[in-house]
Amino acid sequence: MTARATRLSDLGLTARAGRDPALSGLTADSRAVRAGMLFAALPGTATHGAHFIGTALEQGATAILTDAEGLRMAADLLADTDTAIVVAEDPRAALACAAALWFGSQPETMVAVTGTNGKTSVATFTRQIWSALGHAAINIGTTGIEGAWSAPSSHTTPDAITLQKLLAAAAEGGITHAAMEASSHGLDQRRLDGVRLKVAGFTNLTQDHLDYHGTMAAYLAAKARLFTRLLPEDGIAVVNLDGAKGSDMAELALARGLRVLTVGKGQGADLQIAATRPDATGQEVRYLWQGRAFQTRLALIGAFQAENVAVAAGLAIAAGDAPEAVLATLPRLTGVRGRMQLAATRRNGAAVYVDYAHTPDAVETALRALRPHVMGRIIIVFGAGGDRDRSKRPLMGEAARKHADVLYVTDDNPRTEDPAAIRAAVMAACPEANEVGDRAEAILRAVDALLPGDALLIAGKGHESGQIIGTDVYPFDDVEQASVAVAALDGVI
Ligand SMILES: CC(=O)N[C@H]1[C@@H](OP(=O)(O)OP(=O)(O)OC[C@H]2O[C@@H](n3ccc(=O)[nH]c3=O)[C@H](O)[C@@H]2O)O[C@H](CO)[C@@H](O)[C@@H]1O[C@H](C)C(=O)N[C@@H](C)C(=O)N[C@H](CCC(=O)O)C(=O)O
Ligand SMILES: Nc1ncnc2c1ncn2[C@@H]1O[C@H](COP(=O)(O)OP(=O)(O)OP(=O)(O)O)[C@@H](O)[C@H]1O
Ligand SMILES: N[C@H](CCC[C@H](N)C(=O)O)C(=O)O
Repeated sequence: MTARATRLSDLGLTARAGRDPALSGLTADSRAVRAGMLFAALPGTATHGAHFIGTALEQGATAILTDAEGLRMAADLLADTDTAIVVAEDPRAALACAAALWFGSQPETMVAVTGTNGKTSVATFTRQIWSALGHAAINIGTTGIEGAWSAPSSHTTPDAITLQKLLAAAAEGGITHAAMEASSHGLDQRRLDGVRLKVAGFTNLTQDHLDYHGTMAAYLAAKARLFTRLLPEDGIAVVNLDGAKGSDMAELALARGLRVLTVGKGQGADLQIAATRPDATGQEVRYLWQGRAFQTRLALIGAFQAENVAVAAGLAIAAGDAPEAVLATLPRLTGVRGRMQLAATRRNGAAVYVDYAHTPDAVETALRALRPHVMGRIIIVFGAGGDRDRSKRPLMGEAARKHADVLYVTDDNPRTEDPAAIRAAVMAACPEANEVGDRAEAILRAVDALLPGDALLIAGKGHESGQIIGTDVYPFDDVEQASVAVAALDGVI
């Protein structure tokens, strides 16, 4: 990648004592420092990057970006050095903006979506709409980079340097449109600062990630930061009024001087979901765009997907495509990997779905969404991830108890926690559930229990291709396990 800006001052950074060295690169990881680089010593959740300033200097860093705390921590090392020192109140924001200048280009039309649930679906649908309209488009998020380009991503919202490098490569490769997911961690850690967004979308806000944010108010504040990424004169917020906290977000966006495009079932919405009729393979939906009706078929299971499609259509319209053209693409939308994905069907007709529901609201939403498509019982296989919000576990158990008929509690990604303790926390709210720690065995037993007319929802891991136990990742794929179980029991694939 050719850097366009090479001096510190070209990146909007001002060092002490007027130093302005030419730079060979940027990094926030001391282990990646090479001669001539800027090392951003950032405050983190586990440690402060300032602990590694000594290593960075030894490896030839010519500039250090940090905060007042970092400067204090490394005062001795920095007292007597030629290294340029930049002290910023918010060094993560400064790094993100510097990275944008360093890499220099981004797709012309960029939108981002935030919310507890639905981000991947919305970003994927937005990209599919754009592709159907002939734009060179990608989506960036939990399922990686998809569309005209594809690559894996370790995070839902990549760190600022990775993100800006990726956006520049995309723009240079001819990508004109990008829809990205903005996670609350990403927003809190300023990973998107420096991204030039035209439109921002909001799906809903319910409980998750309290291990990181502490309170729902702090979680909401992190999500709301997305709207500060838009310019009041021409930025547009697309808000699902039916999503939890939707009207609060719409008010907040209006108060920031943004234009707001609303979607929802209510009559006041710009893009209204006027009626839906679910069937075995999808749903008929009547959308109204500013009062004008568009009848469409979605090959997607779940009422929530009609909402996500509305947000995606709203993003595409707000980003500049004609509403009629956007709405005409909707029958071409295909499902999102691991989101209410039909994974297998038993010989007796019972269907097995894989879904990424890993919050209390998503478990409830997914089960309720399935109900109109199922004549018999709904069986669920689920668990909760380790090293994540502990308080959501009984709430997930409660949602499953209320909305499913037969429950199997199993392991998700236990990570470094005791899997049995995680299962116990879930089962505190659904003691009658079957407990089967081994996920493959739980899936096999649940598939075996399916009678004609029943459906099985395997929740929590969606598209994931591994199970994290301790710090190791073992190959595991719910869709594959569903097929294996059906094949083992019915003798077919
Ligand atoms: C809690 C969290 O989000 N942590 C992220 C954060 O790490 P951190 O800054 O807190 O790291 P730290 O260990 O305290 O280190 C502080 C600083 O010292 C530096 N360091 C550290 C060690 C060393 O030897 N040298 C060195 O320079 C680090 O690079 C860092 O800059 O910044 C890192 C670099 O960008 C991320 O990789 C890391 O993601 C961790 C691995 C993670 O699991 N994050 C998840 C929770 C996350 O971000 N998830 C969201 C999706 C959530 C959702 O909505 O579902 C996502 O966007 O993916
Ligand atoms: N609009 C919605 N309202 C409630 N639940 C939803 C909605 N959209 C999706 N879900 C549920 O959330 C799960 C995850 O969906 P999706 O991946 O689109 O969300 P996400 O916000 O990207 O999640 P993550 O960032 O954790 O990957 C789905 O499998 C479904 O169970
Ligand atoms: N981005 C989410 C994904 C959770 C998926 C679930 N399978 C789990 O491991 O908890 C997180 O990191 O919290």
